[in-house]
Amino acid sequence: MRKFDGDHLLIATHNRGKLEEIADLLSPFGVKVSSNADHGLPEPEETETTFTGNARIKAHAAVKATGLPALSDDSGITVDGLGGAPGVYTADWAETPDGRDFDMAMTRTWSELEAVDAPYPRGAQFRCCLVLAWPDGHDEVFEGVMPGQVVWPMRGDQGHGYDPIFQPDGYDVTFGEMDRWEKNKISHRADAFKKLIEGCFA
Ligand SMILES: O=c1nc[nH]c2c1ncn2[C@H]1C[C@H](O)[C@@H](COP(=O)(O)OP(=O)(O)OP(=O)(O)O)O1
Ligand SMILES: [Mg+2]
Repeated sequence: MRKFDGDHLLIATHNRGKLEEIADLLSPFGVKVSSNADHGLPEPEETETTFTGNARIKAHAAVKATGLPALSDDSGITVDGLGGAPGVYTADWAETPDGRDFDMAMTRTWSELEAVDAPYPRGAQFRCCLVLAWPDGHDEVFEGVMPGQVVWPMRGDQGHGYDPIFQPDGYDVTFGEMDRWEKNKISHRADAFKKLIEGCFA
């Protein structure tokens, strides 16, 4: 496992919600961060069929474009009653000609569960794969998961993406009803981050 000994890390994401969470999670380690937006980087096509594959694409594209070490995050929700969908296609379910519409994506998720008459609780997992990549091509991969259930109607206006329909196990609130610090203690991203910190920053 290679340690990170730089003072600057590029967070290779175009998602502001993720970027804020990652910046908070990294804040104790005194690392300066910038994001794809700061470097004017295009959003690479995510052509792989696994979270790890897509996270690798994003991290290595950012490293190649800037020469900086980069950390990417590929994540999504796997819903038991839908055979693991939307999974790596979680963002695609929100895609419209005018940008991403997560109300539409959450509505589709619930409608498809209704269509198959999925039993309750409607189990699901948020999953996160982090890839830390260096300019010489080396990378390290870390995975995290948060089990829970899909609920309806949507609840809460905090967080981002599918947060309003995901209730983590052991809680009676959705991610959308948690403040960012609370979510950052237990989320799939926090789980992957613990491993990243132990592996590369400790
Ligand atoms: O904590 C989360 N709370 C709610 N929703 C979440 C979360 N984490 C991922 N998600 C959803 C949003 C997005 O629809 C998809 C990830 O897709 P994914 O390609 O990894 O991210 P993205 O396209 O938004 O940004 P980018 O690729 O530039 O990092 O899963
Ligand atoms: Mg993406």
